Amino acid sequence: MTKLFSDKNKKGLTRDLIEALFPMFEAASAGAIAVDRQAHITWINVSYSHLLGIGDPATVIGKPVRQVIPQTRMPEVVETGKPLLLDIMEHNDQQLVVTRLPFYSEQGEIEGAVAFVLYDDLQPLTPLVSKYRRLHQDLAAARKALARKARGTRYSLGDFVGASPAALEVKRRARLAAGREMPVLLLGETGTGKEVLAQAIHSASARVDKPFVGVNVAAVPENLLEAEFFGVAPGAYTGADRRIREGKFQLANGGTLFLDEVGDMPLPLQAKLLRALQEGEIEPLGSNTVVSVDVRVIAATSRNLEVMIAEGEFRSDLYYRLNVLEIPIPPLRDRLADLGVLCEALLEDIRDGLELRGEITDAGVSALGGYDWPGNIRELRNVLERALTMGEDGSVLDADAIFKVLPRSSGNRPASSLMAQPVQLLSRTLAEAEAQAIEKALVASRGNRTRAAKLLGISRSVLYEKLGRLS
Ligand SMILES: Nc1ncnc2c1ncn2[C@@H]1O[C@H](COP(=O)(O)OP(=O)(O)OP(=O)(O)O)[C@@H](O)[C@H]1O
Repeated sequence: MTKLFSDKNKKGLTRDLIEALFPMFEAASAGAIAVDRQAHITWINVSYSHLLGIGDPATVIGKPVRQVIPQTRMPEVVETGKPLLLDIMEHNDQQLVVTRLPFYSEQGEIEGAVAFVLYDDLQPLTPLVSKYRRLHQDLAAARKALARKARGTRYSLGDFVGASPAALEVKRRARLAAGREMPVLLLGETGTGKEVLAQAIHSASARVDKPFVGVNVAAVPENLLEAEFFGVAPGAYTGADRRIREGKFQLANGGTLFLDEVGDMPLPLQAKLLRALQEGEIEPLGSNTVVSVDVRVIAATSRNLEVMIAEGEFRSDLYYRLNVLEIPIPPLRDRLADLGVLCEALLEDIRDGLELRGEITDAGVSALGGYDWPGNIRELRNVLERALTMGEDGSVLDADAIFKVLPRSSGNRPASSLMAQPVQLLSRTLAEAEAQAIEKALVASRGNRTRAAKLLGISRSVLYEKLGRLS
C-alpha cells in the first residue's frame, strides 16, 4: 500500500484506476462521494445521500463538501495528497467508518478525492468503537490537564461545586471578577475553596494563557517574604549568588498573582506591596532599579481584616486597594444543602485513585449534616476518604460508616472505640492521629491557623505544609 501511494507511484492512482475499481467499492460500501481539487462535491451516490439525510443528490453537487458533511476530512486529502484509509467520522449522532483516497491526473497532479462509507452500522465493531471513544475521551482529558498545568491552574469554575443560593452567588461574583481586571478579595474560612476560586477566576479571565502564581503568605518565614515577592538582584546577599532570583511578581508578570492568607503579611511588607500595586513597579532586593510588572492580584484571607485594621495590624489603604471586588465564601455549615453534590464530586475524585465503588447513601449525607465542619470542604474530603478506607466493604457509605469517622467535637454520636477499629499500619494510624489533632486545633481556634499552630506547638509554616499534604 505504502508504495502504491508513494510520490513515485502517484500515477498508479489515476482517474482511470479509480474508475476501474469504483463499481466494486461502491457496491460493497454504504455510500460513496467524489470531490474535485477544491473539495467541492462532483458526485454522490443515492445511498450516501440517504445516509446524510439529503433528499435529492443533485442539490449538493458543486457545494464545498464541508458545507454538507462538516466533519469530513476530504479537504485534507486533496490538500496533502495522502489517503486516509480508515477513519471514524461523526455525522448527526451516527458514527461512520470511512476510507478516503486522492486521485491524480496522468501528469501526476491531484485531481480530487473519493470516499467510501465502509460501515454505517457499528454494532459488529462495538469493542473497537468503545475503545476508540475511550481513547478519544482520555486524549481530550489529557489535553485539558496539560493546558491547565501549562498555565499553573488545576481548577475552573465548574470545579467550585455547589447549587445552593449561597454557592451560586459566589459563582456569579467569580464570573464577574473574571470579566474585569480589578483586584479581588476572597474571604472565607479554611478549606472553603478560596484557592479553587482564585484559579477558576484566572482560568475564565483574559489572562488565561499567562501564568497563575500562588504564594501563601503565612507559609513563608517572615525574613524570606520580601525576596519571595520581589526577587533578589545578583550578589545581593554575599556576592556568592551571581544569578537573578525572580520573585513571585516577576513570575506572574502578565498573569495573576494569588496572595493567600494576605492577613498574615507583616506591616513593613504591606507597605511595599501597596507601592507595587499602586505603581506597577517593584524593586528586587539589593537592586537600585525598579522593574515594571503587569500583575492582576487576587488576595484571600480567613481572618477579619476590618478587625485587624482597627487593631493596627493591617493597613487600611492596602485593604481598600485589594478589596475592589469582595467575594465572601460561606462556610460549609451555612450551605449544608450542597452536601449531596459535594459528596458526589469529592467521591468521584477519591475513587479515581482507589479500586472502590465509593458511593454514599442519603442517610450517610444526612449524618454529615449534623456536624459543623470547621475545616469545611477540605475536612469533608478527609472524612469521606477515611470512611471509605475504614469501611468493611470499602464502597457504600451509610450513616454508621460516617458516624464512625466524624470527629467527636461535633456533638455527634461518638466515634467507635479504638478496639473496634481494624489494625492498620502504624504510619497510617500516626497520620490519622496527626490529621485529627490538626482538625481539633482548627476547631478550637475557629480556623485561625496562627493560633492553631500555637496550640499544636508547631510553626505556621509547618502547619501549612501539613495542611497542604492533607488537601
Ligand atoms: N466548592 C468546592 N467544590 C469542590 N471542591 C472544593 C470546593 N471548595 C473546596 N474544595 C476542595 O477542598 C480543598 C480545599 O480547597 P482550597 O485549598 O481551595 O481551600 P482554601 O479556602 O484555599 O483553604 P486554605 O484557606 O486552608 O488554604 C481542595 O481539595 C478543594 O478541591
